[in-house]
Amino acid sequence: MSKSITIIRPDDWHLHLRDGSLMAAVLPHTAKEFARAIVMPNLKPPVTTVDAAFAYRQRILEALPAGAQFDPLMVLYLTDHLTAEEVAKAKQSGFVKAVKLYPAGATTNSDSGVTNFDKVMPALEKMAELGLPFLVHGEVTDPQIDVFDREAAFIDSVLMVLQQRLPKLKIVFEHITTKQAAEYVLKAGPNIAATVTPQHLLMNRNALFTGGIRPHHYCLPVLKREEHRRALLAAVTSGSKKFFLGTDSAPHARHTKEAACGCAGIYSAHAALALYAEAFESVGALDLLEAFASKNGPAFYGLPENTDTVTLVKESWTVPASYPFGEHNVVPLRAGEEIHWKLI
Ligand SMILES: NC(=O)N[C@@H](CC(=O)O)C(=O)O
Ligand SMILES: [Zn+2]
Ligand SMILES: [Zn+2]
Repeated sequence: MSKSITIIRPDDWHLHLRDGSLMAAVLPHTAKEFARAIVMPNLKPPVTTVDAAFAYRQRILEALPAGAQFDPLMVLYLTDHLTAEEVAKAKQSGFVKAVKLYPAGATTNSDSGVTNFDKVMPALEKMAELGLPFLVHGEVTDPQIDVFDREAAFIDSVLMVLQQRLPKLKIVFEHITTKQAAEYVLKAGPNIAATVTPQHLLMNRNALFTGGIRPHHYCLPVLKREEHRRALLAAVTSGSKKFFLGTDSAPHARHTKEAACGCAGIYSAHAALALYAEAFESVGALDLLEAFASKNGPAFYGLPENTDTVTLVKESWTVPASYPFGEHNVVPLRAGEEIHWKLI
């Protein structure tokens, strides 16, 4: 009999589902593995109001495969115009679970992001008061700052300032990629947590250039040096409850990545849990996967853990070269390669 591991059904605390036929193409992958997901609001135009989040949530529910049990947790995209009243309405709604910061211009569809924190203080104060988490894409946008240093710079220039101004605000430092971020989160109070993607646990920046330029390994924040990958693995297997699963699965049509100016984002929803299992197994810490995938996230968001389980078996399978993606296709992480864990 092959080796297997059974854990409480996990949730994905950072996911891009896109919309329309693109969403319909990728949603089944996530709904098969996860009970819930924090659905990122960086659509075009972004999801900035509770009403827009409600409508987007309905579209997701309608696109679910028959019989799927999946609860999309919605997020408002923070713009300079978000009011304290809209924050209160979000909390009241029950289905909006967070507000997301995209520093203007930092990543895919972030043009409407925040330009000045003074403008959004009333909204942030209301979030701190109501316990509505603030999710941050933690990179500075100053083009003078080296792209590999933008996350570390964000800690000093934004995160520390935010924490000083709003010590009670719950913050999730999304998709952390550096030892500086891991250390910051470990040392901070209980209201600061972080998500970690499979790619940042499995690859370092060499993967961007293996034998030539690899657009399907390009995401933001960009992959870092090996020492950072190791620090992230150490953090997620440290026993700390501050780190939880967030794939940042971010599908882009193949032709928009294999281009002169390719989009940032890695698609991992087809094999998310198997990829995390591989990372945890690589350091002999499979027993810690359940807390990271299924317990720490709900605890931080104040939600119950899921009541059913999933099982992964040690069984190799070959990832398809691509998956359909609306009228296009998307190249998944490990396309054409073997993965050694499989969700049954
Ligand atoms: N991670 C990425 O590289 N891309 C994400 C946006 C994001 O999470 O920053 C996307 O929406 O494509
Ligand atoms: Zn991001
Ligand atoms: Zn993302």
